[in-house]
Amino acid sequence: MEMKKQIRLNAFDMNCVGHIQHGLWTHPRDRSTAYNTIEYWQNLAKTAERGKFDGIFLADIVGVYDVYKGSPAPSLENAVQVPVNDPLLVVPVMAAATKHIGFGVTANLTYETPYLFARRMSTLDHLTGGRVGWNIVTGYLDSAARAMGFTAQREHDDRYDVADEFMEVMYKLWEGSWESDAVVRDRERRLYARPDKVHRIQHAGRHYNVDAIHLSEPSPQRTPVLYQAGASARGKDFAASHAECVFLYGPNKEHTRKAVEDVRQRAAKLGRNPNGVQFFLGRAIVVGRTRKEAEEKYEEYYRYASAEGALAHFSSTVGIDFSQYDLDEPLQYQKTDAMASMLEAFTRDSSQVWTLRKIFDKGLGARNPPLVGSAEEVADELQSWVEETGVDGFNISRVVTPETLEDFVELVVPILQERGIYKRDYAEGTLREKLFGQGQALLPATHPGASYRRLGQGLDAAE
Ligand SMILES: Cc1cc2nc3c(=O)[nH]c(=O)nc-3n(C[C@H](O)[C@H](O)[C@H](O)COP(=O)(O)O)c2cc1C
Repeated sequence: MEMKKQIRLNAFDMNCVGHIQHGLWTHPRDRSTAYNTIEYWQNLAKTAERGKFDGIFLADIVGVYDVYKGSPAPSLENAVQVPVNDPLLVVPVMAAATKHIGFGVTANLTYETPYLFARRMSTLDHLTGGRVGWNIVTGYLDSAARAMGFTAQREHDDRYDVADEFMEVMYKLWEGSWESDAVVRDRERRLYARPDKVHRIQHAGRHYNVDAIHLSEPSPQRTPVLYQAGASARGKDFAASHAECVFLYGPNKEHTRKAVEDVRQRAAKLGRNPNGVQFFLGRAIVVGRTRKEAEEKYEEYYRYASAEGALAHFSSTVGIDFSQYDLDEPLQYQKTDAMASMLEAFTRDSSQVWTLRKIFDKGLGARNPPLVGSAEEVADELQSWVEETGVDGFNISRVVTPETLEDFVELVVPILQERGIYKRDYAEGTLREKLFGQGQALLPATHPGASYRRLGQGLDAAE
């Protein structure tokens, strides 16, 4: 019997109080204010692992949202992704409490040095036993640029050019510096690593110069599973080159289907396997035992949502101060250096005319309305998105935490399992193997990063 396509799930979170559904931290049952404790992260990871989630996906932002009203005040008042702690540091904390679940962690490369960042990710890959992924972002905030000594951020497409070069350096360090049989750990010969099998990478480029051996010995996956989340034309080219998983927001099925096809085609043109890229759609879900229960929950949550928080987030996301706008004014496309794809989705790429009121009306303090329904209805809807758009799964954002994740695990997961479209148990292996199959711990041969790998006499040579 042919196995049905398996839905992938990530719990979508961020090391902060207000993530996507703004204002919900004020809900009496919400525990997001405990984000700065170890228990918070371990409980989250354990709940997601109980639900056999593929991963915890952590967003991040460098800089504050200060475009709305020209001030960070609305963001601070509503905890709109500020305060925000470092996402990489909670990964080992969660890994310690779990065995299988993966971690897709966002890091903005613009303000990282390749040499040190490569080591941090290798360290995480070691500590998690090969369960780490990296969501490659380049940032979209001028406030971050100012914080880091620049007057403004680089122009939108230029950021991707820099990112391409950053990735080249990463591949050289992760794949090309240490041969797979460089580490012998031979006590008798007093030989830890063979110097002839550890190579100095020499990169002299437009933006980076690195002349070094990678500091970490090869980790289980070498290159972490690569996620990407930019959706403009240039962003899709970047995804087609590098991404193994793409995170996207689709305003509707048609838009999402096109985005998925587009990236797969671009990847195929570059000689990659188009199915070597998996797509995760961001969704918030409010589920109940019955539709009525879910709707009541939604109405109750709605009372705590913050419209101002949502506007502060959206203003900085697209780089326009919406405090100057009437809520019923049709949204117009304009070029900004922030998240181009987001504005395009609501203007140029939409057959519908959007206003701020329409965008935020049902969104629980966010720009996308949650999926609300009984467990059966939620399962139907998720299944239909997978079948009709080609996405592989979902990044499920928290609404009231941990309640909404617990509800999902308790009510929806068993139905998906019953339908044969969701795993009952984890496969063994690294995150890449769990996503793409046994024996695929490393980047596949058709991925550009693999071309930097130096074959040793050992494992790699057999692949
Ligand atoms: C679904 C989605 C999630 C994103 N998550 C993050 C994030 O966590 N941190 C970040 O700095 N940028 C994030 N971005 C921004 C992108 O990495 C990129 O900088 C931005 O979308 C502009 O590029 P684009 O116009 O190609 O989409 C996200 C973008 C999308 C579409």
